[in-house]
Amino acid sequence: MLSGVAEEKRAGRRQRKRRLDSVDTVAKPPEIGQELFVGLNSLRDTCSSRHHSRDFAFAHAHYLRSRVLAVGLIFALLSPLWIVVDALVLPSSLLKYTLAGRMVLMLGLVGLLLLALVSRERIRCIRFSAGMLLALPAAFYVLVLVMLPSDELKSLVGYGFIPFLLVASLSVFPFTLLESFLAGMAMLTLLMFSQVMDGSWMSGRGVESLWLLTSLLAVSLAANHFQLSLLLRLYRQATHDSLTGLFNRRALELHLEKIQAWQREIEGRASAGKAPCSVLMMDLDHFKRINDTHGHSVGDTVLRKFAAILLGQTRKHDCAARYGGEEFVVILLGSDEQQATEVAERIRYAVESHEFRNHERQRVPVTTSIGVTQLRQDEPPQNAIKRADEALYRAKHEGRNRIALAEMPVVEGGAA
Ligand SMILES: Nc1nc2c(ncn2[C@@H]2O[C@H](COP(=O)(O)OP(=O)(O)OP(=O)(O)O)[C@@H](O)[C@H]2O)c(=O)[nH]1
Repeated sequence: MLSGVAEEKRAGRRQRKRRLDSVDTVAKPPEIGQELFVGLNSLRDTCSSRHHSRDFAFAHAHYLRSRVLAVGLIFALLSPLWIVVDALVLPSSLLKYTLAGRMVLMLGLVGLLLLALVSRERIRCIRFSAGMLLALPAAFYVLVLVMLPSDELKSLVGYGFIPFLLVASLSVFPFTLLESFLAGMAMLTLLMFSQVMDGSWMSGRGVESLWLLTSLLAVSLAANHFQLSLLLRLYRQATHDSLTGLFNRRALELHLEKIQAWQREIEGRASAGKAPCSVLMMDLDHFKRINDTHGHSVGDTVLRKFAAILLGQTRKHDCAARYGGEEFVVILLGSDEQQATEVAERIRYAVESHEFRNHERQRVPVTTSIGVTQLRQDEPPQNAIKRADEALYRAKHEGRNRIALAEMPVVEGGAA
């Protein structure tokens, strides 16, 4: 009997996953970063962006863009000033080479600044402009090295610092360690190339320069690690509830808006039902009594365990949030009313049957009431929350430890 129920549950899960997969082919549903629950400070999260949620990727790109604009502006302003320094220091025979290169560099920098300005939500463009911001001065240096007659290279005062300047600039950006490492390797190659060109390759001075650049790269990598882990922590603090680790109310509301945008993208305004989304609003029954009888710390433990149950009963695409106090909201992406009621019943049962304990290891009976509704793509998300809350109120009124379905409003054209 038990295995039959388990098999039924597995089949249900497979079916829901298939529903999601079929809408996935049109556009990816908004995902909320459950993976950030673990190892915020770990190297895994700063090494590469593979484990970052899409939501964090946007926050990260936004931050990266502000750095690209600031550093791009500094480079674009310093570049013409360097022409003055060149005019004072370099022999006039060399000026024509550096001047032409500088013009190209300045044009490139202005182009990059414009690209970063218009790339508000385009993560790839922002990353591309960040990479090009480092690649352009490097390319300028290569160009000067290649174009200049080799006997004149020694007259290039300060140009040899370009790879060092670029490696130091890496620390300004919230790059992942992998990105910075690759950029650092490119700069090391550039330094070796310049040494081959000016004849200092494998000389004492050359080896010392390589060692210095490697050390600078190590410092920049450390700066990247701390910067990115701080960013991850700030993101988490702004979007998560500190007691339960679930998403907070603000993150939930933003997520609901994203879901609606996604629903509109894949459904079009006219059709309905291809990408259903259910909202469950739940509240622990007589929670004040638990606090008053067993103490606040037991109340906190109950809240944490309840959050763990919610995560255990939902999937990666779903979102569980603490709405406030002992009120929680779960968003079930791709689930219609019937599936949402099944999930709600599963949660209700899991809470009722879980053995919550107080400090004396005595059992603390805990139950939850749940209101269920559907999120419509053409309504303010707050309306769906309000409907779920009204249904929850009804569930409480009807005796608690139960589920109540909200009445869907009648929409124009007569369909609910
Ligand atoms: N331990 C703990 N208690 C909290 C927290 N946030 C809110 N509460 C308590 O949750 C209780 C909510 O009580 P009520 O709103 O009266 O609701 P209730 O006792 O659950 O009764 P019903 O909802 O009607 O079943 C209050 O006593 C709050 O102090 C928290 O973070 N930790």
